[in-house]
Amino acid sequence: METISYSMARLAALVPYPPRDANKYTRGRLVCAVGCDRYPGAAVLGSRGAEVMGAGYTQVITDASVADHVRAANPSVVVSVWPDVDPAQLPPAREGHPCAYVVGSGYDAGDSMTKIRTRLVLENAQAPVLLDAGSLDAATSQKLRDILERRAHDGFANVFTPHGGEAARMARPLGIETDDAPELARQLARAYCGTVMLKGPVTYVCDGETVVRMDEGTAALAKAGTGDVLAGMTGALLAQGLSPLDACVLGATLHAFAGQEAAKRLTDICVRAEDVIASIPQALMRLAQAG
Ligand SMILES: NC(=O)C1=CN([C@@H]2O[C@H](COP(=O)(O)OP(=O)(O)OC[C@H]3O[C@@H](n4cnc5c(N)ncnc54)[C@H](O)[C@@H]3O)[C@@H](O)[C@H]2O)[C@@H](O)CC1
Ligand SMILES: Nc1ncnc2c1ncn2[C@@H]1O[C@H](COP(=O)(O)OP(=O)(O)O)[C@@H](O)[C@H]1O
Repeated sequence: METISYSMARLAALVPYPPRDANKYTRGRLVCAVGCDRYPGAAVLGSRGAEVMGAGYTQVITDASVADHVRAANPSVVVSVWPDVDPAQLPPAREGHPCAYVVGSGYDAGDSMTKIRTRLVLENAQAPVLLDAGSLDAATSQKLRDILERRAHDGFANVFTPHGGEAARMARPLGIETDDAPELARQLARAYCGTVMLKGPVTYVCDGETVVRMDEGTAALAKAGTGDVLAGMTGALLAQGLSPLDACVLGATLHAFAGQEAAKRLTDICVRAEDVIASIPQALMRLAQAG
């Protein structure tokens, strides 16, 4: 399977530095439908990763029990609680006011609310939607695959960020059997009508045609919560108007650089997901120098 890689110059040119007249809405709004009683930390990590990655306005929709954790950890994030959210009022992406959604980080695949909330976001968000964690399992149902197909037809991007286990669970019900990671990314992207970022020691991103290989990762990233951070970072880049392929490749590369920069200070042993977020500025500076 033929793959390409983005040059450092190409990646550096994609970084959405804000223009002089930017305001928080023109910079892009990211709505994160994330976190549940069992996994409140995913909501904190994803929303913080999104803010540091440049989203102008980061919103979290979550369970009441999670909301206070997010408010306490990230006071700049705007938090709503599920029963108070009117799906018809979910903000759309508009000319000059870009917007994107992340759904599923910190969702439990076995929880009946996961499918309901994933469907609610996909049906109502007139904007790119990134599906992560529990929402990837939900996406295997025929009903949700129909919605994904309709969204793609209507011009709304679907983005999927599975690790190897989640990719296998997405592949199985569709009879996709390949063990070749870039080919798996390509087949999943086609079957689910979107762009797939297949995460691992090497990460592959495919929009159904082009397969991009990203091998800047470090084993320091192999720790709980780093995927939640990556979903927030990539969602923030989608919210700032990058195409799905570009947002995934830039997000994965900056996440990998941030892991490397954190490991320089802390060693491969000690890096936590929080440290990856704290190292995003160094990752940006490194990319600016390399590009
Ligand atoms: N602090 C938090 O709140 C955290 C919440 N998290 C959330 O926890 C939920 C469950 O996520 P998990 O990834 O643990 O659940 P999964 O149910 O996807 O992982 C469990 C199984 O999948 C397989 N698997 C996991 N990672 C794999 C990999 N990289 N390659 C191949 N196979 C793999 C393994 O067989 C594993 O036993 C998600 O909603 C996630 O967002 C995690 O991100 C950890 C941190
Ligand atoms: N050995 C490794 N080398 C490089 N990157 C890794 C390695 N292991 C995991 N990663 C990266 O760490 C992140 C883990 O994501 P994920 O498994 O979804 O974590 P979580 O669900 O706990 O947040 C992914 O970006 C993945 O590419």
